[in-house]
Parts: sequence; C-alpha cells; structure tokens
Amino acid sequence: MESKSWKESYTELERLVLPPDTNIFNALYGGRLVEWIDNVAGIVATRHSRRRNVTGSIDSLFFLVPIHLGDIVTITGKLNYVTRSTMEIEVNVTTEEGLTGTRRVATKSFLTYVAVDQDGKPTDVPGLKIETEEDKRIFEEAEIRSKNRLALLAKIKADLKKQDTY
Ligand SMILES: CC(=O)SCCNC(=O)CCNC(=O)[C@H](O)C(C)(C)COP(=O)(O)OP(=O)(O)OC[C@H]1O[C@@H](n2cnc3c(N)ncnc32)[C@H](O)[C@@H]1OP(=O)(O)O
Repeated sequence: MESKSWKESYTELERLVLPPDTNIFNALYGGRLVEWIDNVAGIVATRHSRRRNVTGSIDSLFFLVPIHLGDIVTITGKLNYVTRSTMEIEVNVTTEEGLTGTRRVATKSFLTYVAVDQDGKPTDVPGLKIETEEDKRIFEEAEIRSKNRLALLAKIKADLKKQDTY
C-alpha cells in the first residue's frame, strides 16, 4: 500500500453555534463539541485509510475558553502518525466572535482511530509520508504519545482482567 501525505486527508469544518447547541449559559455544550471533534477526526481517518474506522481513544481534552452562541467554530483535523492499523489525528478548535472577528484557541486534542475490516478486526492502512523536517518532528512526538497511550491501555486492560471484567 502506497504511503500518503497528511495533506490528502486534512479536514476543516466550520459551524455557527446555534441555540440547539448551547446550554443555559448560552455556551456550547462540551458534548456537542466532542461530537464535532470526533466527526472531523473520523473524516481524516476515512480519507487516509479508505476503510471503516472506529475511535480507539481520545486523549485528555481541555476546554480552554467558552464558546458562545453566535460564535463561528473552526475545527481542523490533521494526521500526525500511523502504525499498522492505527492513526493519530490532531484536532484543533478555534472560536471566532461573530461580531468582532476575535479568534481564540478553544481546544486541542489527539484522537486515535483504528481501521477495521468487515468483522471489526484491525486492518492495515497506508503509511504516512514524511516530507519535511516538521513532519518528522510531529511524527516523533506522536510516537512518544502513542507509547504512553498503549502503556496506559495495557494497564487498564490488566486491571480489568484482575477484576474479571474484561
Ligand atoms: C467512529 C465511532 O464512533 S466508533 C465507536 C466508538 N469506538 C468503538 O466502539 C471501538 C471499540 N473498540 C474496538 O472495536 C476494538 O477495541 C479495536 C478495534 C479499537 C481494537 O481491537 P483489538 O482487537 O483490541 O486490537 P489489537 O489489540 O489487536 O490492536 C490493534 C491495533 O489497534 C491499536 N489499539 C487497540 N485498541 C486501541 C485503543 N483503544 N486506542 C488506541 N489504539 C488502540 C493497537 O495499538 C494496534 O495498533 P497497530 O495495529 O497499528 O499496531
């Protein structure tokens, strides 16, 4: 399978925050934002792999500033790292005040998606082309996160096995 550049799957989504998206403080629901983030990451994973994909994990997600009714939210998804069946996707969210144009970073998160076959079993995806020094730096940083993530996953599974619940 031929490797692909991150540019082939880069995805950007813009949403105007409307009343059904907000809580009683006229701010965007966190859960709604997580849905949009997962959606963008899912598009990146599909464009890269051209396979069915499932969300494997969402790393810690910090909500840095509130997003208000009438704001314009921009969500970008970029592929950072690929192993055999797994893709790390970085999703950044900025919020823009409709009336002033002031933009602020609202969240940054890393999601992993696993490509699966018809039976839901992990399956191979194309590798990621490393074309620049910046691509290399991003790949190496993601590799460290991946190792930490898999160590945490292994610990969670081992603990659950001890309790006989996995
Ligand atoms: C888009 C959506 O909304 S999907 C809905 C939410 N997501 C889900 O329901 C997914 C539920 N989970 C599953 O189906 C399975 O646990 C899977 C497909 C993620 C993994 O299946 P397993 O048989 O456990 O995979 P296995 O242990 O063989 O690992 C396969 C690969 O996935 C990676 N992996 C497995 N679980 C995870 C995880 N939770 N997070 C990140 N990576 C994972 C492994 O590192 C391995 O990577 P590699 O092939 O690139 O080396």
